[in-house]
Amino acid sequence: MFADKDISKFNNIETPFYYYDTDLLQKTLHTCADAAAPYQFHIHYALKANFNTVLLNQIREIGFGADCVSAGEVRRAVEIGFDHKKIVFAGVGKSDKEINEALDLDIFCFNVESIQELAVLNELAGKKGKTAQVAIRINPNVDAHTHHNITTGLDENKFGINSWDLPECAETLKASPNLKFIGIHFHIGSQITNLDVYKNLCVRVNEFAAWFEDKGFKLKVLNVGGGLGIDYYNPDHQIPDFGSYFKIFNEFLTVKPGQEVHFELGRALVGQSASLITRVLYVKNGKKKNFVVLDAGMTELMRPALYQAYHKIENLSKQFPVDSSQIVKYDIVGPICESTDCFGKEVEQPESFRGDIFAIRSAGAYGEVMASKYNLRDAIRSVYNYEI
Ligand SMILES: Cc1ncc(COP(=O)(O)O)c(C=O)c1O
Ligand SMILES: N[C@@H](CCCC[NH3+])C(=O)O
Repeated sequence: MFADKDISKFNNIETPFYYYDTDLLQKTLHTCADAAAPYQFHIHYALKANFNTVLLNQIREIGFGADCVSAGEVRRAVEIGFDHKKIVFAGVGKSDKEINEALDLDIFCFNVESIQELAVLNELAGKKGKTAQVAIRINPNVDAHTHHNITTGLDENKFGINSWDLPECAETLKASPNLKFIGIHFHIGSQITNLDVYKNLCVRVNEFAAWFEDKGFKLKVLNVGGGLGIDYYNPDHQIPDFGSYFKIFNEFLTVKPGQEVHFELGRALVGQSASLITRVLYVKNGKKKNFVVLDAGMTELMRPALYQAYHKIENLSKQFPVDSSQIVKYDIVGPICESTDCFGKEVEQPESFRGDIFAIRSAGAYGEVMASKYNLRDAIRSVYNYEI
């Protein structure tokens, strides 16, 4: 993304801002689409990772569908022009208002997360004289081996319907005339880098599919969710290994004729395509610690404060290689009134000065969309590679 370390293009732009590399996004999308094509896998992009309209337009153009988790996301997907027959709506707490809106927009499928939600959806669809297509989100109790806070497929997590509730779920489906049951849905967590985890998921999906088929249900869709991770330590490697990822599902998932396999990728598609560009406001050299104070903080990129997530930090104003005598360890912090407003502790950087431009890399997913107004901060802006 910054191979030439040419920052002259950033010099006259007010910081902080998200810098989006849409060329890299294009490359990533094409790599993913090409890797999925031989298996005829369907990709629904998870808007929660980033609902920036410039990105969404590119994602729609490549032919992916949309995985949404609120009526706002469904509305955004429709506005962008995603085919409504490629829009799915998941979420553990869909309100009646949201369900009604999605019914009106004739989306492809509701990924239902509780038996009570099935009953509500059946009732609301009935009032409109509609039939809602549903997939049941099952909690498969598969460990995603990722950060505890972003694991979603264990018994202790709130997501999906637990296996012991499936008999009641099946009865409810049979007794719901306004629902058409089309498949099963899973999502075990995010930032998954150990691909073996997906083999375990496939085994569970096969078991659950067989269970439903034994009960006389036909499954058209096997939706295995998303979660494929990116390499935060080497953002220059940029494009995730979609080939190995899809190969696992091709090998380990039992797919019957006529069945579709759906994926809901978010981070893997957009994560490497943006950096948070920020300037050094102050450098504080203390006895115990040196601090670089940036003009971006947890209000612009929350992941380090929320999950102690690692993002590579680069001082773009310095030419590399830097003499080792000029390397200093800094705590790299933001301006927010919170001690957790820290992008990295004891980070080795070339000696840095007020005005230096820093890039916080791999910020395309769960970055801009998780920004907040805390401390009444100005809204973060976006800048695109083709503009500068
Ligand atoms: C149901 C569902 N699908 C898809 C995703 C996208 O996940 P990721 O960005 O890790 O691919 C998420 C978020 O974790 C999710 O909750
Ligand atoms: N927001 C998280 C991931 C959660 C994904 C949504 N279920 C992150 O920044 O990594």
